[in-house]
Amino acid sequence: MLNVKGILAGYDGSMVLNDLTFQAQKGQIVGVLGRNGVGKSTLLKSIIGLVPLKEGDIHFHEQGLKKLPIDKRARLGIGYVPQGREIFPSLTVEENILLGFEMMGKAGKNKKIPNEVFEWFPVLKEMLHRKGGDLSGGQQQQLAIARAYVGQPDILLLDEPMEGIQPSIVQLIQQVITKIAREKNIGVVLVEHDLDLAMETADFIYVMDHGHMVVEGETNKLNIQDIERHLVV
Ligand SMILES: Nc1ncnc2c1ncn2[C@@H]1O[C@H](COP(=O)(O)OP(=O)(O)OP(=O)(O)O)[C@@H](O)[C@H]1O
Repeated sequence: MLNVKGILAGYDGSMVLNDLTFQAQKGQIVGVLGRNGVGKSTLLKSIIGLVPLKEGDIHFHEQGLKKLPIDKRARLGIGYVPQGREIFPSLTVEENILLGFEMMGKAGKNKKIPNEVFEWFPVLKEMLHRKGGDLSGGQQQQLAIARAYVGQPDILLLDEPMEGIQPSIVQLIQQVITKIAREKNIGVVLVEHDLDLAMETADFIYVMDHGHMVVEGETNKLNIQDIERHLVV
């Protein structure tokens, strides 16, 4: 479904991604590991169109994305939850979630928040009319995932969704990610720097180093030492 092939991308002439190839399928959770600053967020930004490609291409549902602007990529079914969550603090929880429909080009259609969102994240129902800025970090992360989910993506790109969050909420987010993949058949790309969390959650793991993928394979078939040597600072 998502096919990233030989991409070169970065900032102001300094390339962060160098001949990087990567794939993700429907219903699959793909973990992307790598030490701080290796370029994991840049990879997600290049998929959604925030960072332009110098070389290579990205195909989604067989369509080349290289020349497509951000909004058109989202409309094709690419959902994105950035590292800082980027919720709107002065809008209510409900208004924040409803923005997910617009972000994926679903404005004007049926904008009812699906029930599963509140089953997965009961706190969002309790706090529906509170301001986004009143929520804790963990609650804001739930809100950001809910907002991306309501736009009905075929793939959801999550940038470190469990970073700095208390253990009980980490567990909840892991469970919801699994439900999104298994029950809704959505592909999930999970950028994560914590090896244990990535191994627990992902079906397939890629490890980035020197701008490209240096280890890849089904989670249960990987050798931990092969991964760890690319994570030590
Ligand atoms: N807007 C930018 N302009 C210039 N350089 C940038 C920009 N954003 C990121 N970089 C640099 O690109 C490199 C890759 O950054 P990126 O955020 O993609 O890494 P990461 O693996 O996601 O890191 P972390 O785990 O710390 O989030 C880093 O050296 C970073 O300093």
